[in-house]
Amino acid sequence: MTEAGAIPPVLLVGCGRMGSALWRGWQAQGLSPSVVVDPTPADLAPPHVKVGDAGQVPAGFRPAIIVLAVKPQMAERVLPAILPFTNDAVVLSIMAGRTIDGLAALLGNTAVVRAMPNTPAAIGRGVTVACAGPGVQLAQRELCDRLLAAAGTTAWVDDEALLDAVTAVSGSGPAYVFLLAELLEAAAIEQGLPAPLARTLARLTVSGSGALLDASPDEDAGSLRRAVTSPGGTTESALGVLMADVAWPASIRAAIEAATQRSQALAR
Ligand SMILES: NC(=O)C1=CN([C@@H]2O[C@H](COP(=O)(O)OP(=O)(O)OC[C@H]3O[C@@H](n4cnc5c(N)ncnc54)[C@H](OP(=O)(O)O)[C@@H]3O)[C@@H](O)[C@H]2O)C=CC1
Ligand SMILES: O=C(O)[C@@H]1CCC=N1
Repeated sequence: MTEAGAIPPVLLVGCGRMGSALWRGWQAQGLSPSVVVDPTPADLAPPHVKVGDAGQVPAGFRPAIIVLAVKPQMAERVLPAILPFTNDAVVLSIMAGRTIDGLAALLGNTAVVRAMPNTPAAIGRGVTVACAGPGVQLAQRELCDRLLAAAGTTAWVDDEALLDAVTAVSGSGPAYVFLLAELLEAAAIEQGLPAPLARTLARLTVSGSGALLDASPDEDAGSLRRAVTSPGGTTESALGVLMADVAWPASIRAAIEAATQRSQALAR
């Protein structure tokens, strides 16, 4: 048993944008990975050991969980290097597309959990969907959930194939929302607003609307949208453009389909 707030030894392999976002979420909860492997890790607070290569992980270190947060294309290079540390550890992979079977084939008998988080994890507002592979024990699944839940909401699925669509919707999703803020800012400038004001309006509109959505669990998004839309008013004019079949409905559908297919294509 570990004391409250403490976690068993964690090996974090890859501390770039998503690995560090998870770490920030853990840190806010008073949790910290024990050893971080990354040639150029994000600058995060101790206590921890940072090494540039799995070969430099302190001999005798016995992680209970190994979090894989390197690029999917790095798996073949990185996984053999962590084999000496797998022992009884569960491997929690957040690599897009990389399948439980594919990882298990590279890791021997190791228990594998595949998960798809997103970057709001850095402020504890992420959402992660996870799938446990064969042989994952209840305690290992609970440990994975504990680390993922420190970074936001978690859900588990039995059907691993669903993770491709999850990746397209929530894994990549923050990028779509940030794109909206970028486009709103650019369009505001085109309409003559000073650049600093355009930036402020775009950012606060996106973040404030997200906060309102979050604070309105009993209202669906369509109802919040209708509350902005006065008959014959300005919003109606804008939505007539955005909601045309060939506009956002088609674009969002095509975008999610493209991302889902890319996740499927990364499968190995
Ligand atoms: N970014 C996101 O929003 C999300 C990403 N993911 C998944 O997370 C994974 C990481 O993505 P992301 O954080 O964006 O990518 P990053 O490139 O930001 O992070 C990967 C990190 O791994 C480091 N690295 C490279 N080689 C090794 C090695 N041999 N051992 C240890 N670390 C190494 C990289 O260092 P260097 O830069 O020096 O090469 C880099 O810091 C991917 O598999 C992605 O599919 C999942 C959900 C969301
Ligand atoms: O773009 C990617 O492939 C990764 C997975 C989800 C978000 N970023």
